[in-house]
Amino acid sequence: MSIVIKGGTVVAADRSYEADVLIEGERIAAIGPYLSGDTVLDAAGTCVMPGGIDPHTHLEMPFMGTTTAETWESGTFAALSGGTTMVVDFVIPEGDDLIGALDAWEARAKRQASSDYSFHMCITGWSEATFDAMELVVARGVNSFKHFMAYKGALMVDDDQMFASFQRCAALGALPLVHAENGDIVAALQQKFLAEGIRGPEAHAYSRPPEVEGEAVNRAIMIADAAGVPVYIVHVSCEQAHEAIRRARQKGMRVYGEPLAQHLALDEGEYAHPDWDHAAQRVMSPPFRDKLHQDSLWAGLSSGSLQVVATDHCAFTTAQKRMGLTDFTKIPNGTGGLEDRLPVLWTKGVETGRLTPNEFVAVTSTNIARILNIYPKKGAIAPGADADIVVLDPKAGKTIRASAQKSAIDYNVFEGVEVRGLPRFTLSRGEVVYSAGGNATPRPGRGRFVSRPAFPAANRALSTWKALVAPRAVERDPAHMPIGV
Ligand SMILES: NC(=O)NCCC(=O)O
Ligand SMILES: [Zn+2]
Ligand SMILES: [Zn+2]
Repeated sequence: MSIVIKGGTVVAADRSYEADVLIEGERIAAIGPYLSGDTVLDAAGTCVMPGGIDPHTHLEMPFMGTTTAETWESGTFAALSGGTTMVVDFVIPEGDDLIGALDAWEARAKRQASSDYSFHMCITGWSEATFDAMELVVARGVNSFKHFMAYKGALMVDDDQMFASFQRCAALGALPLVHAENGDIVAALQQKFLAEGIRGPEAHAYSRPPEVEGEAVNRAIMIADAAGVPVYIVHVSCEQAHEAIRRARQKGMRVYGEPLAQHLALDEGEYAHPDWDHAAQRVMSPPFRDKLHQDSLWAGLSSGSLQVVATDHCAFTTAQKRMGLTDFTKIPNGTGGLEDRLPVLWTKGVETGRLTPNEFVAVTSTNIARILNIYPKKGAIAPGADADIVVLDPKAGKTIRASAQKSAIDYNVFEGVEVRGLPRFTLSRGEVVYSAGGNATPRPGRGRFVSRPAFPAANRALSTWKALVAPRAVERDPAHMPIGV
């Protein structure tokens, strides 16, 4: 059984061109004019793009005394209906049982996922067992490890733990990821605002100013440089963080930055909303910022100093958010966006001219496929690539409504936003899993784990350079040494 996507414009990260796309089985077989197949999908007027990859999700994650309400079943179906064909989720171990946690995440995903998926492993402490387990994790196809510089008393790691873990990443050919906020300062500021009686969601933003993020990004980059490893900064929300990344890249360092669709589209005014639920639903870390920070993030995406747009989809219900009704520090941190990332970014990015369609593909799919070492299996429209494709109709639009979403939660942070650029079809490994106007349903168990081998190239290049420029003892002729000391 073959499928041909006919009459569209193939939009890749590097160029756009008119062509049909022929799919045989799970892969792209050919691209060119006048192709035919058993089933024809009409793509006239659309952009035929690599399916979105969201590299930052938290499905069914235990966090802050509760568990995210988005299941693997609802989350991956929501992703597909929004044109995202693969998610990368964060495994949070209890203590140093990395393998036990990976098994648990894998079991949940395998049973429920409709889309393909992969994992990052979180490092939440440091021990010999963690050191040993990291090698096993990489052998299981997980080549990235996340470190939290925030969430003091819970997930946060210290600089020395992070340095040890980064060095281990360097040795294993793995990529460290960092949630960069100065957790000590955040904790102190939280106490200050509580003491002053500012207990609402607005204090969440007050306690996490941009400087707190900028400082931590600088520190993470310095630690990565000392360890001789590239580093990927998740949910970059402000100019201070972006500036640190930009500067490091100008110095030749391999530092990657990931803004979120929410930070690009929504601002800090959300926390001043008179309705407590509205404001609490938008509590996430780092918080939404002002328009100048948004401008910085957009500029980073178009100039290349930021590479990826994710969602950090971490969806709690309104009832869960109310755990922090009298104390903002107890509001579970996280927002949704998985289903809306592509149309929101198309509307706010491509339609406004901030991004070209090719840059859109780069930041929603191709760049992260490269960074995570799964390109061109994923992130490409090319013969031999997995047929993960979104046929995106730039003219199709809607108003985002929680009442119509596939996501399991009862609100949407983009409620009321008018978007265009909706999927006409989403294909996952050659199967149409969503079509506009069709009646797609979740396909639990259909999604497959995407193994990501270690990527020695960047790490080897770095360690070669580090060895070349390493401090060395100066060989001195004894004739030039003082006598008798
Ligand atoms: N971002 C957020 O507020 N929640 C999800 C966990 C994390 O990534 O920090
Ligand atoms: Zn984070
Ligand atoms: Zn996250």
